[in-house]
Amino acid sequence: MEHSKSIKTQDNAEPIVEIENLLVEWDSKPVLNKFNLVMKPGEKIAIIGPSGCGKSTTLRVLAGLLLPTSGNLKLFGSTQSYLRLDQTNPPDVRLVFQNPALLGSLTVEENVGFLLRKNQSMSESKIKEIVISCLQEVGLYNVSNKLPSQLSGGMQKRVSFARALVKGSSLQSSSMPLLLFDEPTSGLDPIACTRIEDLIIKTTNVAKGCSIVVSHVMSTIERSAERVLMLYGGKIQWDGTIKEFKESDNSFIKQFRTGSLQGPIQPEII
Ligand SMILES: Nc1ncnc2c1ncn2[C@@H]1O[C@H](COP(=O)(O)OP(=O)(O)OP(=O)(O)O)[C@@H](O)[C@H]1O
Repeated sequence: MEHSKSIKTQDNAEPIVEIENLLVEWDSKPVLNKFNLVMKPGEKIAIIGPSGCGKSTTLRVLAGLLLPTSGNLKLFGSTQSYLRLDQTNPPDVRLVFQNPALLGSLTVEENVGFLLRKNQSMSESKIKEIVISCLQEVGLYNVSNKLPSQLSGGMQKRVSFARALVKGSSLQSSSMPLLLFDEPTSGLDPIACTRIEDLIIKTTNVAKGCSIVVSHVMSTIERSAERVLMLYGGKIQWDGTIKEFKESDNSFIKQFRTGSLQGPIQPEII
């Protein structure tokens, strides 16, 4: 297995993510099995793998939306045993969904400021100021009072990025949040893809975060990640730098890059 070494990665620092022997089952069938991962502060990771291999499941576990069947998960050094909603001092992990998942009855401003209003005793004017600056960071102006349904799909995506820039005070204070992007560019035209990739890079930099992007889109993988993980058969089959990914002769990586039907990745026989 090849191992990534990013220049900006803080090799000796405490890992942001430590996953040991994780098992996640759906209907008694393992989706993740003996899954291990260490992510250092500053890393930008892409998780790739065929449809149904468990990429979104991995993000859901990291986001605290799903508890594993067994195994150990540590985020920012704290063992995770509860769903995020049940945690009094949750870790700073921010998920940008494939679909923006905005609350339809709330305005853009209320959607982006949701965590601030829920968790903090902050003045309304301060909340509005933070929300407007986050919206401006992602190129949205004069949309605060609109409902999500009044925006285009692309604008709704931008709102979900602005939401990832807001930090709730109930989140464990960490100087480096973990941002999770689930198939952010799937189904977009190449130009819209470039815009969203720019946003992934910008959002991660503005939040001073590290990131995990799940994607099948080659430009998104190449632009947003420095380390690539290939997930298949419930575990990480390959782990390397983006440069190694582009050149590797590994059978999983070669098959993924070329889209060949020949190779170790085959349809599941039920
Ligand atoms: N709520 C659920 N109930 C039962 N099975 C589920 C559920 N969610 C996911 N699964 C199963 O877990 C497996 C992994 O799903 P997951 O969504 O993590 O895959 P993925 O790699 O993200 O796929 P894709 O690239 O198609 O989005 C699939 O076989 C899926 O059917």
